[in-house]
Amino acid sequence: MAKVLVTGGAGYIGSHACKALRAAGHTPVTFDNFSTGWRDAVKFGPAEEGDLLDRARLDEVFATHRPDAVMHFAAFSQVGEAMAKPGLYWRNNVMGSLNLIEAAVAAGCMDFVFSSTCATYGEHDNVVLDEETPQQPLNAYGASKRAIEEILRDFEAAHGLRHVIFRYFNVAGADPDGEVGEHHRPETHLIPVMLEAVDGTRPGLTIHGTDYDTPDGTCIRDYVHVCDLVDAHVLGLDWLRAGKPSRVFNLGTGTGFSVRQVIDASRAVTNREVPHTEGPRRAGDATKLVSGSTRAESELGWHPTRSTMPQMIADAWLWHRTGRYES
Ligand SMILES: NC(=O)c1ccc[n+]([C@@H]2O[C@H](COP(=O)([O-])OP(=O)(O)OC[C@H]3O[C@@H](n4cnc5c(N)ncnc54)[C@H](O)[C@@H]3O)[C@@H](O)[C@H]2O)c1
Ligand SMILES: O=c1ccn([C@@H]2O[C@H](COP(=O)(O)OP(=O)(O)O[C@H]3O[C@H](CO)[C@@H](O)[C@H](O)[C@H]3O)[C@@H](O)[C@H]2O)c(=O)[nH]1
Repeated sequence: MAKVLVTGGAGYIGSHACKALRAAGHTPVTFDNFSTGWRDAVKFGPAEEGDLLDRARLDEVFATHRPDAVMHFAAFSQVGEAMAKPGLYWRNNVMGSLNLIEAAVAAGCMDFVFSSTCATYGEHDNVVLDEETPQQPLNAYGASKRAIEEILRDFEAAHGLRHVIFRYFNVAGADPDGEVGEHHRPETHLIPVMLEAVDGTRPGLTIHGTDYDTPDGTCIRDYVHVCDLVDAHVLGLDWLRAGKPSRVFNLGTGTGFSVRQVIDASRAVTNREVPHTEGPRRAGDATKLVSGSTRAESELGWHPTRSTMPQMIADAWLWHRTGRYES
């Protein structure tokens, strides 16, 4: 069983990863600066407060815990914010990751699992997005993640740092036990924003663009349940610990949903209307991002079980009504 340093363990996906690691018998050690994460979300192992930009603090944490592996979730990850503040994204994501990668190598911790994104692919007309698709990101967020992937390749060549890169599609849903869930402040992701509109926490949902070249004019995304996604990470850890080679895996279901289709699916789950208006496009958004790969299934043995749209909305809705972090 492994001790795993989980950066961003107080965030949405990292907290679910800690739960899955603990359930698989591993020990997750959260490293987080709580900039967008929550102390209340750290429930499955110890936490170390610290910033990726603070190399000395990272060295201290590696020396204290001597982790066997790193799972690196900590990042800023909003497309709209990245368009407005690219410096923030290059500094936090790329410089922070470089510090972490150097600290891991210095500590001899050579198994590294990284959260990348399908936003690294950018716009591709009628092309199936698999792991070999050229990466041409449309925004500083995707560009920062592509850069980190390149750093990992260089550090493997020079220092032997073995890595699994997961390129997530859109992550949704929540722990069905209601222990952890999605709580971004401010929230910008489609499904939680939509549920806030449903219960009146916000006046309504604005659809960002209705003139895309898609059947109903709205953007299409591939949504994957956070619990399925973190299960793949546990398999990725096993992969590295079994001595298998560095590898990139898309994590998506291969099914695309337009914004309007997500709204329609929500009505069936909540039995309520989604108050919404139609607005302009959001800068940096690609028209369609849908995975065309089954590599994670065939090579890792990943079997998503909760990634249907009604299940993801139902689990998000349960968390929305019953779960909240205070701090
Ligand atoms: N949510 C999605 O749909 C999605 C899709 C693709 C990729 N990702 C990637 O998954 C990862 C996790 O996303 P999330 O939705 O859980 O985000 P989140 O904001 O909930 O979690 C990120 C965590 O990282 C921490 N953090 C950020 N900068 C830090 C720093 N410099 N030092 C220490 N801690 C820091 C935050 O406090 C937070 O707890 C990110 O790398 C993101 O790019 C997310
Ligand atoms: O109020 C809203 C929020 C979103 N959308 C649309 O819904 C879709 C999904 O948007 P969102 O939930 O914000 O996710 P993305 O911008 O697709 O980005 C997410 O998914 C990416 C992978 O596709 C990750 O890399 C990012 O970290 C993660 O934020 C997009 O077309 C948005 O324009 C709206 O129309 N109105």
